[in-house]
Amino acid sequence: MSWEEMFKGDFAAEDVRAYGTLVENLHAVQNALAAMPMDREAIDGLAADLASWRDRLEPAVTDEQHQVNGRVAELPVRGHAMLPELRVSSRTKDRVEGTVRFGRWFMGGGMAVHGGAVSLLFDEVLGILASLAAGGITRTAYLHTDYRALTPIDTDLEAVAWIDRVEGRKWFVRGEIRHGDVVCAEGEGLFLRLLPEQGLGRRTED
Ligand SMILES: CCCCCCCCCC(=O)SCCNC(=O)CCNC(=O)[C@H](O)C(C)(C)COP(=O)(O)OP(=O)(O)OC[C@H]1O[C@@H](n2cnc3c(N)ncnc32)[C@H](O)[C@@H]1OP(=O)(O)O
Repeated sequence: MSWEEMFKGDFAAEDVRAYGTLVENLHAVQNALAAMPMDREAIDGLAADLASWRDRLEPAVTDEQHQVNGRVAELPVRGHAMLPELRVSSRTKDRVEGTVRFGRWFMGGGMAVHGGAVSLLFDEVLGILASLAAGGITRTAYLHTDYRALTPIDTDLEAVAWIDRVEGRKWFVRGEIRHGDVVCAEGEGLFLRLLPEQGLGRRTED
């Protein structure tokens, strides 16, 4: 069973659109918040508003099989609000291509994307390909990122991933994030196709 089959929700088209709008608005808020100046009145007002959101959401918390976040196959990155919005334009078992735009929320410094966010994007795009190519649940064993040039925020970037080689259930996947002709970052990951008896991967004891 693939990640998508395991976690896909079965939501009505209208609900999918509504959730997409919610995530879009959330990202717009995050980007604007990350760019706000010191404004005590705004901060106090926003803190109170967010506390009311928390009071509204916390009583309804549900388990992973029933949450919406990350289970909406029809939305970019399955509607996973924590991820940068990768828009996949083509995907085969050999290659995944798409565009991504990191907002101000993901800035590290110097109007460039935080290095961890670049790795986050690689885990997603390489992971999509590994899962597709392996035809089952894969887990990242390692992920290596080379930062070649600052990755700019607020502009469309190209993200690509391809299979480097396969050894048994080990899938070595490579990728790039490009701004025009410039390679901003290169990623290389090892993804292990899980065995049925492994469930969803190795866990620590509670
Ligand atoms: C469509 C939806 C797409 C969704 C995309 C989302 C992608 C997101 C993916 C993730 O982020 S997953 C979260 C991050 N990863 C984890 O938390 C994984 C935690 N680790 C584990 O669960 C296990 O360590 C792991 C499944 C990765 C491997 O455990 P196994 O018991 O299956 O493998 P084992 O340790 O027996 O090693 C098998 C082979 O892999 C090799 N190997 C394992 N880990 C390695 C490593 N880190 N580096 C190099 N080689 C490694 C190991 O040497 C060995 O090589 P050989 O077969 O040649 O002897």
